[in-house]
Amino acid sequence: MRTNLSVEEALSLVLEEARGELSVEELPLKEAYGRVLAEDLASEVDHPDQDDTAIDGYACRQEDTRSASPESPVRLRVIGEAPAGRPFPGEVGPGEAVAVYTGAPIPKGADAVVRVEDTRREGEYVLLFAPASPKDIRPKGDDLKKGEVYLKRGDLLTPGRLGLAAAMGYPRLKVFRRPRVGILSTGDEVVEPGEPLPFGGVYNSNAYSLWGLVLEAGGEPVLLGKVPDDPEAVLARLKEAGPLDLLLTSGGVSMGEYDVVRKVLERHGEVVFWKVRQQPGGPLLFARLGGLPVLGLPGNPVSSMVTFFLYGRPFLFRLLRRTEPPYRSLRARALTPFRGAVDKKVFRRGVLSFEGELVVRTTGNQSSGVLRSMAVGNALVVLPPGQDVREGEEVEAIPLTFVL
Ligand SMILES: Nc1nc2c(c(=O)[nH]1)N[C@H]1C(S)=C(S)[C@@H](COP(=O)(O)OP(=O)(O)OC[C@H]3O[C@@H](n4cnc5c(N)ncnc54)[C@H](O)[C@@H]3O)O[C@H]1N2
Ligand code: MOO
Ligand SMILES: [Mg+2]
Repeated sequence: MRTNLSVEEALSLVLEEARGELSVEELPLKEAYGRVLAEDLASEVDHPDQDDTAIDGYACRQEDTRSASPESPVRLRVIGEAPAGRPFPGEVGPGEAVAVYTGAPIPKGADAVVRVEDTRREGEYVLLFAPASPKDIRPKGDDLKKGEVYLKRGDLLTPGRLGLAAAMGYPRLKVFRRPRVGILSTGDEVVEPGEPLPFGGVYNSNAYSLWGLVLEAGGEPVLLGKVPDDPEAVLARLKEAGPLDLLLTSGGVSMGEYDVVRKVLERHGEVVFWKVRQQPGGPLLFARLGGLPVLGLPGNPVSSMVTFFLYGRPFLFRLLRRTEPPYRSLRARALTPFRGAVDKKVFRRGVLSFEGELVVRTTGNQSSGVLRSMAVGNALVVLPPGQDVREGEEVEAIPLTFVL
């Protein structure tokens, strides 16, 4: 077992275990929203499939209209119309125009369009007060070219990408199965919300903050309930759990006599590492139990969230072959001081906003037991070992909310 690792060493050991191949399922577009593509998608069509107009107006021959102005309009004969989806069957000759509507194919013979606002219709004629121009013609394939790959395996299906898949002609998409992530809460004192809280009890918040984090990371959370600080109970519950791709436990990984998760995993599994030089989350444990990777998250509510975000989320991204990184670092100006630690990488909670530049302020009390900091905060402020940040200095901030 390795111990006292740096954050980077710990992360690379966790990622090494994300070797599994997730099976693939095919879903209708609506159900594929928020899932991860399992195949590259090449467009089945050109879009537009021919040159079309980007404006409502009149298609005509540019050379007929060059002299058009409000003072001396040009008069053209309107020989027909082309609404979107209904091409004009004929050809536009000299002195002629076709009324076209946004999205309609440019009629044969025409090479320019004038917007309807710059015209006046007079029976079968139209007066142009401005020259027609080719700039409002969208060339064939302007958006999509048939055969070109626009979405890649590992792309998260965001609203724009779901629409793009539809635009490319796909009614169903192959996506990766969501990895199943077990969440086991441990602790004699832990009580489910809704039950009366005994003296010294604490409501099980970890299960629910992890539930949300797992969903956001593309996993399928599986609540395994809570067990007392008893090795037999922990083992029994794990045996009952169905197939999982990752197990999260919360609590019981520190130095205490009742910190049983560590003991169970040492005895029945294989501990890869225990303790990382970071705060919060220092007692993080990573193990294998049978073939199952287990992240033993420290019980403090902030610690369990931060360690899932820093290690569990990247693990799931790797399994899902995600094309985007699990999180991104930004630089922001600190508007409050942030305190680091001599020998640890510290992750403070901050509120990141844009006030002419990116700025970040502390959420206040930074104790690992203060879950409010994760509810108010939208970023982790990263302080390398030995670094404090004074007001006005630049600092690394990782948004906790989703950034593509
Ligand atoms: N002597 C030392 N004591 C502690 C150390 C240390 O290095 N030496 N590390 C501290 C740090 S840092 C952390 S973090 C915690 C980690 O504790 P455990 O993982 O062993 O967790 P527990 O002892 O079971 O609980 C800690 C704390 O979290 C509350 N908790 C637990 N589960 C939940 C839950 N599901 N929902 C809400 N809150 C939960 C629990 O009541 C405790 O208050 O250890 C320090 N100690
Ligand atoms: O690391 Mo503990 O996670 O500070 O509270
Ligand atoms: Mg403990």
